[in-house]
Amino acid sequence: MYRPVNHGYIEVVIGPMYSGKSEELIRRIKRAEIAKQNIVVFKPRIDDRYSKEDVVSHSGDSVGAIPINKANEIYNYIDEKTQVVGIDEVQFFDEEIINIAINLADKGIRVIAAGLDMDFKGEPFGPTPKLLAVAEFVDKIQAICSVCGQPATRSQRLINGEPARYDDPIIQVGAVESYEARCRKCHVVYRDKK
Ligand SMILES: Nc1ncnc2c1ncn2[C@@H]1O[C@H](COP(=O)(O)OP(=O)(O)OP(=O)(O)O)[C@@H](O)[C@H]1O
Ligand SMILES: Cc1cn([C@H]2C[C@H](O)[C@@H](CO)O2)c(=O)[nH]c1=O
Ligand SMILES: [Zn+2]
Repeated sequence: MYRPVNHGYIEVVIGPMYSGKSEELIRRIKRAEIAKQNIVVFKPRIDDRYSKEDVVSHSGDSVGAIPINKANEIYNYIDEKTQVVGIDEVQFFDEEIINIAINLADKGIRVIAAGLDMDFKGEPFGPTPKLLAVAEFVDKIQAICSVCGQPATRSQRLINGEPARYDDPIIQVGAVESYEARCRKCHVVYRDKK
C-alpha cells in the first residue's frame, strides 16, 4: 500500500467482532516501533474486557495503551515528537474523535484507528462511518461466520443464546459470551415489539 513519508494521514481498519482489527492495529504499531517511531495508543476506558492498560486481541497479542474517557483527552498525551497515534475501539468515542484525527493528520501524524463499522443491528456505529469518509486508507476485514463458515461482516449479539432485539441498547461491552461473528445471511435481529 502506498504510504506518503513525513505527511500525516488517517488509516482506518473496520469489520465485525473477531475480524482481527486489534491484531492488525497491533501489527502496524509493532512495525512502527521497529521503525523507532514515537507512538501513543489509546483505547476507550469502557473497554476493559481483557486489560485496562493494553490493546489486547482475542488471540492474546497486545500493545500498551492509554485508557481515556473522552476523545479530547488525546491532546494531553501528544507533543511535537509524536509521529504515530493508534486508537482502538474507535466506535465508542464521541464525534469529536473525527476532528481530532483530522487535526493530528494535519499536523503530520499518522493516525491508525480500528473499530466496528456496524452495531449488532447492522447499522453504522458511532463516529466510525464519518471517520471512514475522511480517511486516506480504509481496510474492511472479515471474520468467519460462526454458523456457516463464510466470511462474516456482522456482529451477532446473543442474549441467553437468542438473537438480541432491535430496541436493545447499542452499547454492551462483551465477547464470546454475548457476541458471534456472522455473515449477512446468518445475522438475525428481532424487530418485533416485546
Ligand atoms: N469467528 C471468528 N472468526 C475469525 N477469528 C476468530 C473468530 N473467533 C475467534 N477468532 C479469533 O479472533 C482473532 C481476532 O481477534 P481481534 O481481537 O483482533 O478481533 P477484533 O476485530 O479486534 O475484535 P473486537 O471487535 O471484538 O475487538 C482471530 O485471529 C482468531 O484467533
Ligand atoms: C456489535 C456490538 C459490540 N459492542 C461491544 C462489544 C465489545 O466490547 C466491543 C467490540 O470489540 O463492542 C457493543 O457495545 N455494541 C454492539 O452493537
Ligand atoms: Zn453465515
